[in-house]
Amino acid sequence: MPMLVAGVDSSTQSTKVVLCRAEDGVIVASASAPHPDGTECDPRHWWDALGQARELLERADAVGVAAQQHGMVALDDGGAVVRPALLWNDTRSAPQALSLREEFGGPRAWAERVGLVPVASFTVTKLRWMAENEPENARRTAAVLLPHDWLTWMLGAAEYVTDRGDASGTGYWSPAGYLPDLVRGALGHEPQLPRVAAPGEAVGETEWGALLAPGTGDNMGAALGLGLRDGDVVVSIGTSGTAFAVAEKPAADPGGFVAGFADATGRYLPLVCTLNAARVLSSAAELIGTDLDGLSAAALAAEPGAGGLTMLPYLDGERTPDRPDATGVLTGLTTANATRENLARAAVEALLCSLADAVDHLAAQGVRPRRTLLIGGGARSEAVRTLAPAIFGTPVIVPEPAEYVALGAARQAAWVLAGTAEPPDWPEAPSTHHTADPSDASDVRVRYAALRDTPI
Ligand SMILES: Nc1ncnc2c1ncn2[C@@H]1O[C@H](COP(=O)(O)OP(=O)(O)O)[C@@H](O)[C@H]1O
Ligand SMILES: O=C(CO)[C@@H](O)[C@H](O)COP(=O)(O)O
Repeated sequence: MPMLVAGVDSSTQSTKVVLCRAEDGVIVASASAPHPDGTECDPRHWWDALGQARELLERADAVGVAAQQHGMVALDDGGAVVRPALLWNDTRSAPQALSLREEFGGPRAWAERVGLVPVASFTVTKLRWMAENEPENARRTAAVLLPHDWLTWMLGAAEYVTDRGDASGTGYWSPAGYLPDLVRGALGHEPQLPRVAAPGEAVGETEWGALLAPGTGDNMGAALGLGLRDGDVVVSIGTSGTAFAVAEKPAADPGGFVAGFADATGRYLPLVCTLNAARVLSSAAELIGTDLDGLSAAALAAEPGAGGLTMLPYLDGERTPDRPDATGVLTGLTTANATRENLARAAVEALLCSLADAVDHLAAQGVRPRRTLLIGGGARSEAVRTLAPAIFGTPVIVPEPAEYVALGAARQAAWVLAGTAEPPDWPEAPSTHHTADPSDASDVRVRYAALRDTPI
């Protein structure tokens, strides 16, 4: 019997689980279950969603959990959840992000010390929001975990434990360790924080005797699942849009566009994240009364440039650029161009322009992309795959659709099982290559940048 490993992706909208052969990552079974909508969530919902895959999990010899980054899971001294977790896409702590920035020396000091400049997504700002708005909950908070830490603990970790990848998104961790003055400054006291496990360390055992991997944040999981190499830039279109690459040194961007995260292997993962990604497509589909395939077909039926329509896709506020109160904008509408095809095209172009900006921010921090890999639910859209090379200005590689975050968590579990210094080599996923159609060359990005930079 081959050894089996399970990888979990507990992301914003759902839980996905893959069961793989430890030796080569071949998937033998998979499962998924939805999470409730919203920007705060009782962690029990994640546990219940994971419970739906229990039979599959129990076949595994080792388990790894990757999950949405930054969510604040506040626990009391008995380990009970104090309030629903505030998620990465909850913007209520935007004012607290601004105060923390100023109180601790300004953006440059944050970038140099912590690797990021506070915005509402990061855990540290959520702690401050709770201290200011729910002082009784803050007082009862004895420990603060991230979503993957909590799930790993629920599965049987020997103690509260995290990994350096997810810890790097809290806003109170640096490669030298936790920064207690920042946690205290945000929450008003120092809660217990999870121990940061070494990459590849076993952190406990499940009830059925499987080894537990340290787990990680979902983007770090995707990097492991794809086996990222130098020169690879990933653009992921999930609930969030992210662009990231592996690096040997931490990033420090005082502009706050690039977060200097760590990865799950001991290296770094400079990353740009947007709040508006796949849902831009589903909202546009709803607007024109179709489904996602219908949106794609409509977008491909329109001319490049959407007949002069330009959209800013900041539907739910935006994180990059830092505009927590922004809304979406559509300009250039005339009786001549007011068609469902142009509206669909404008939405796809807007999403891709926002992600092309993200890749430019990475490049400004020294990342030199040789290959752009497109993953996430949004990469299933034919229109996205077709338009991406022209808007990114590079050929685009689309690995075959798969749950790369869950695969990365499974690879981490295989690593723990092997007890080796490096993760096992799993074969690279087959992919399709997309190049730009010269007829798609238009001034889409120029018009988008002009709208983005127009004060509204
Ligand atoms: N064919 C498709 N075209 C466009 N979007 C899609 C398609 N299939 C799935 N999606 C979108 O992908 C998103 C889920 O992607 P995923 O990467 O799993 O996100 P997350 O990890 O944040 O849950 C959903 O918003 C869904 O609407
Ligand atoms: O906040 C970030 C990265 O900094 C997001 O990427 C979250 O980690 C949520 O991811 P998805 O649910 O979109 O995968």
